[in-house]
Amino acid sequence: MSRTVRDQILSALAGIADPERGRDVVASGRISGVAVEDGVARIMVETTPERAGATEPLRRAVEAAAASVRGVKRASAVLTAERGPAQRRASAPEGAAPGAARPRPAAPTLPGVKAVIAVASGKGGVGKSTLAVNLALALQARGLKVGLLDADVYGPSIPRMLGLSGRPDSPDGKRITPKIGWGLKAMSIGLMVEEDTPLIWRGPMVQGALDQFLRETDWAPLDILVLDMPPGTGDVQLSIAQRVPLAGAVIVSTPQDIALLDARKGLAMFRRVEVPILGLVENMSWFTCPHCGGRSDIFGHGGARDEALKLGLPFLGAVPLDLDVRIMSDEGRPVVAVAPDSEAAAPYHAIAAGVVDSIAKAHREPPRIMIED
Ligand SMILES: Nc1ncnc2c1ncn2[C@@H]1O[C@H](COP(=O)(O)OP(=O)(O)OP(=O)(O)O)[C@@H](O)[C@H]1O
Repeated sequence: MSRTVRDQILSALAGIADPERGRDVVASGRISGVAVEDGVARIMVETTPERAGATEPLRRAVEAAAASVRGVKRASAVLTAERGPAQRRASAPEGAAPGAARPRPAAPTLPGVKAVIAVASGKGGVGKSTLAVNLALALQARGLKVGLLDADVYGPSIPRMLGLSGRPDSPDGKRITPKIGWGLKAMSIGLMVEEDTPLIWRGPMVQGALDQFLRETDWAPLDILVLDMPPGTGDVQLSIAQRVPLAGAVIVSTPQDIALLDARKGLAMFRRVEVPILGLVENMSWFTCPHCGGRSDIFGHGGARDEALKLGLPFLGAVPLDLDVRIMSDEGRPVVAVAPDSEAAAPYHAIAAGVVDSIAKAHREPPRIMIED
């Protein structure tokens, strides 16, 4: 059903002229993505950083045209600036035959960075940043050179979790030297602004900041750059998933049904932009009482494993609710760095091993068939 709505949206957009490119907005390649879910349409409109202001009327026209399509409850169009050739190939080509095989995201285009992976969640507070930090450290413990980019521009928590503060250096005033936290190269909007500065980042501004952090930070050489995504599956997340050269995504959720429901939306989002899902992680899976040693499945342990099985995705592991993990994260002393051989660190090492396997597997397999819902 959504595909029909998507096609109708594309037809409606084909009626909008693109004065700058002299054709309609679809034919001119201006529309780099259309996604419809539960009657909500999200459309990506290509521009350049210099032309963003001038493209605003076109964005509004696209939004209005999409909103007028029957079956669309709400439409939002976002401007996205110039992308690299890998994403250009990976994005949904307008008018492409449904079900046609399309190339998967090509090799990473960040010079000197072998793979960029996203850690994402369908909703906030499920422990995504905690996982991103400890996964990055566990990958590093496997001898890999690892960086961590805090793309959670709304609630950057990586500086606190790695115990970092102060603005990163920029020796030439252009390139940014990442901070080093526990051996990881790290970058976060939280390092660029005071903690009490209200973060009113919207649409293209978020993209601008992230593009800068991604492309103007001296990451190289890295084996893996871990991206801590903003929670949720809205425009910002969709835009990042389309524009960053992702080798794959790890989805984290708690075992609760509602969190899993949100996780499913996360899965759908990455699938839509043809980013391989490296696997699911269940966080806060169970709680072991520090006093009696008794184990409680507070949120109903096992939901993510079942979901992964059902979807044919790798289940990367379960992380228990552990008081030390919380206290150490909040103190800037991540458990995998401070107590790498502890019981609390063990799940992260196992997840890191699974992630490495999944990346290798995802990039060995032939291109997937894009299945649209
Ligand atoms: N396995 C765990 N055991 C105990 N506490 C945890 C665990 N995972 C995360 N936490 C704690 O839960 C809180 C939320 O975690 P975190 O900030 O990583 O979540 P998030 O999904 O990134 O949140 P947000 O969406 O708000 O950025 C933090 O206080 C963190 O220390």
